[in-house]
Amino acid sequence: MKTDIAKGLLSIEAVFLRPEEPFTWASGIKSPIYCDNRLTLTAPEVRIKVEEGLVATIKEHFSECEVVMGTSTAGIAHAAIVGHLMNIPMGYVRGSAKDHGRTNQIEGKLLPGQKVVVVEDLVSTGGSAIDTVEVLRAAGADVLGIASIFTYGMKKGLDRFAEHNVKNVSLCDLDALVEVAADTGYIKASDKERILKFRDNPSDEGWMKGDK
Ligand SMILES: O=P(O)(O)OC[C@H]1O[C@H](OP(=O)(O)OP(=O)(O)O)[C@H](O)[C@@H]1O
Ligand SMILES: O=C(O)c1cc(=O)[nH]c(=O)[nH]1
Repeated sequence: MKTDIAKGLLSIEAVFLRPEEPFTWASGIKSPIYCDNRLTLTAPEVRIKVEEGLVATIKEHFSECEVVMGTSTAGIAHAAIVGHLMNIPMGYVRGSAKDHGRTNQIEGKLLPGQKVVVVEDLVSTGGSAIDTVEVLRAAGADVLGIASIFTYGMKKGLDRFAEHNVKNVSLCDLDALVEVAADTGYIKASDKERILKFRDNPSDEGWMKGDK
């Protein structure tokens, strides 16, 4: 599964390397790599693998799931497709409550005690996924866990999931991605080491100069 999803992401050039002009992530981290899973939405041949992978993950790891809830914004479309494939309710959680209309943060119907799986496109530090989980818990949901397309496997994210007592299962991770990327010539072998060192110690920006 991991290798297959990694091949799919690379085939649609969803992975960007830019050590000379680092990307700024949602968490503020400066990164030499950006994985744009939003591009899977416009690539049906990869999208079907992703959505079927998410469905299989939910059935295997969160078999009691009654509702899927997407993270804003990139998780929403995936949650919608997964909800459709599983024929179960789907909704989404805004980054903050609306300041007009019904002032909702959670969109779609959610009943207290319902068993929910959060659908996230990508996990870096886990902040977005955990915020979503906590909003749902505060509304009385029984959050079974998170199904995500990709995780960097950063220590910060893993620690946070443990602190918040939430299980995340990802279809693909950085280790699988850089392995396939190096094997296929998408990246150089030296970039593989650089990216993994960045992941293991993102605050050390030595990777920018390629000297780590
Ligand atoms: O694990 P984290 O450190 O929270 O980072 C991952 C989050 O960052 C991105 O969202 P972003 O807000 O950049 O964009 P989006 O509106 O497309 O979801 C991504 O879609 C994840 O939700
Ligand atoms: O952390 C992020 O903001 C982030 C990283 C990444 O590789 N891709 C993405 O969509 N967001």
